[in-house]
Amino acid sequence: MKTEKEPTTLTSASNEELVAELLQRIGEDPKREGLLRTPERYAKALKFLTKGYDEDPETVLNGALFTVTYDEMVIVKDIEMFSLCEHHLLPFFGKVHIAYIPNGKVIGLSKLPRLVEVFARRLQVQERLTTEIAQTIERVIEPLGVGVIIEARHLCMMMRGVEKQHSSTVTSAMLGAFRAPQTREEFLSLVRNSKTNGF
Ligand SMILES: Nc1nc2c(ncn2[C@@H]2O[C@H](COP(=O)(O)OP(=O)(O)OP(=O)(O)O)[C@@H](O)[C@H]2O)c(=O)[nH]1
Ligand SMILES: [Zn+2]
Repeated sequence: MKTEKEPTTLTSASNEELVAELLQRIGEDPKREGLLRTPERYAKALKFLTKGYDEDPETVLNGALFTVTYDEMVIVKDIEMFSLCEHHLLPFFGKVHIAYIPNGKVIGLSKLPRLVEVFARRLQVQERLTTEIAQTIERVIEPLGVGVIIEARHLCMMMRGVEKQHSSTVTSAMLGAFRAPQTREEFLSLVRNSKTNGF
């Protein structure tokens, strides 16, 4: 998938060579001992941090769908999330809370954190990450409703720019039954009561 998006004007330099050049451009000596393997390490780290481009979210969910008669809310909360903001390539990180009301099918629980990984391991804005998770669940299992809340802190606002250390950003996507105030409130109160949400 990634290769299809690559422009045809790429230089022939490898990622490692580009990182070595970058080190030089910021005034470092890529030949000094501590930096010798840094281009290789960074290229490897970047590949991991963007591995979501090579993964298909629907395949992740389709691997574990079960027919179960259960029509109450299912919540998986406090899913740790690490992503990279697409504007600065700096991390944003926090917790994802996912809830849905099944309509005949439930998803294997571990697949929800896996779904978060698929979208978080791409260059993102928090709003799109939130929506993509919710829309994929809606598309794959057609539940009565789905809600996703993300609470995150952005290093681009903390270690540079406005340099605000204590602000966090909360985004939500509420689809189907979760648009009804009562359902939405039930989800919000269950998330609010989480003892671990002081990330
Ligand atoms: N809505 C949204 N904005 C984000 C996210 N991550 C980073 N941003 C913002 O993207 C904006 C980019 O604004 P610009 O003015 O183009 O960039 P900038 O000069 O680096 O902005 P400052 O961060 O204010 O210094 C900033 O306001 C960031 O805070 C995100 O997930 N969602
Ligand atoms: Zn940013």
